[in-house]
Amino acid sequence: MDLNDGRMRVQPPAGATYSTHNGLRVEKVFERDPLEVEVRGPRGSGFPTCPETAATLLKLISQRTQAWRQRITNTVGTPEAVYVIQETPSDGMRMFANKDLECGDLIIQENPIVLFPLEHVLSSKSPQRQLWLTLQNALDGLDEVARAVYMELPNIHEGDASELALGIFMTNKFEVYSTDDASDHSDRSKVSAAVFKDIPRMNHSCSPNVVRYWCATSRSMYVYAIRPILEGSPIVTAYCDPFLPTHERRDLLLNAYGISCVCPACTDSASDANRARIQNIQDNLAAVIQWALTPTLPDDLLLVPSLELLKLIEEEGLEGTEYYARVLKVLWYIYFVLEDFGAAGFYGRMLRAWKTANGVKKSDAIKEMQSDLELIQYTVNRRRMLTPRKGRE
Ligand SMILES: C[S@@+](CC[C@H](N)C(=O)[O-])C[C@H]1O[C@@H](n2cnc3c(N)ncnc32)[C@H](O)[C@@H]1O
Repeated sequence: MDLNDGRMRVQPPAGATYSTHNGLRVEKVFERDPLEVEVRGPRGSGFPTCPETAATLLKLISQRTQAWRQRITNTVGTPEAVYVIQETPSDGMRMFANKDLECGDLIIQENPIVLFPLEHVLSSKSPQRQLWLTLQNALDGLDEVARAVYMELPNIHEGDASELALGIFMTNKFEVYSTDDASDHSDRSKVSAAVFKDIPRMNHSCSPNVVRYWCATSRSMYVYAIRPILEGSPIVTAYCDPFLPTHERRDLLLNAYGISCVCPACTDSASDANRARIQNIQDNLAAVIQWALTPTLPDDLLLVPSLELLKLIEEEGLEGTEYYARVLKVLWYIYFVLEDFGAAGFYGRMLRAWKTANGVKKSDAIKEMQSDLELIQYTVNRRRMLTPRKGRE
């Protein structure tokens, strides 16, 4: 442990016993891993030089009481914090926005408490047993605090106490890739399982307001807002592919998570058809270029259907999908060609925010958009040459 100006880094020593010390309060949480907090003690407590203070804090953590959890919740919910985790009357713990968020805002970057490749599990003759063994092994390597955090995550699977850790795993795990090389991402043997501390507190929605991006190099999950989220609104992610038909999503969510989803997409009978239409949106700028280079075609020929598609995606709450980026790009392009630079800038900024949220590096996003702009500029110039000047004849 290291003590410094009211902040301390806590690494619990194995098997330590702690004395109590009254009147301590956790003021702020600065870092989660390792836990770094600001503690205030009463006058005469010897803080910050008294190691007992840290010991007491560790005791508070290890007690894992509801009060401690609430304390963490409250401290994370300082005015600067992006999210809070709160107990709800009907849905357990949930993550909420602690301030208004815009598309592209980072909500959380978190390293997993547990991370292991699934390769041996998937290739094993008895995958369930192999999973249990691998998980036990991973949990054995955790320190007391991390283990306590893991065991506090919810479990919706039935079973005896020996199956609790496995139930928690099944309820909260995310599948991630063990490599950042996208060409490997169709290879199931490159899939790992990760369990996080705060990220699982996001409930499910088939119209998620965030996108998750896993970086294998830094072993961290990033969660970004993908549309505006008002302060106090739930932060929700998709536990399954939102393009699966409603009945398949319903079965999957019920079996794997015990969720009877009542989100608007699951209750709207038109949603499946809408989603199938969205999935048909192609990444094809050829039609836009052809339109741009045929100035006799109406200005709004592609604009109107593109705006309709954008609205449809927003109504379905699927801004996180690649189809949204495709439509944003087309609109950016069309407005440039029509020389409406205000609207072009608006959709260009949205596209840039979408790229940020989906893990595209800032320098790569700029490069990609610059090369698009060159093509747009070329098209605009050609169109000008093809457009008869007014009053020429
Ligand atoms: C990963 S946890 C999510 C956080 C959880 N609410 C908690 O208390 O920590 C998954 C569990 O949360 C609940 N849950 C998540 N999304 C839900 C939803 N859309 N409707 C109802 N329950 C949901 C289900 O019990 C599910 O098994």
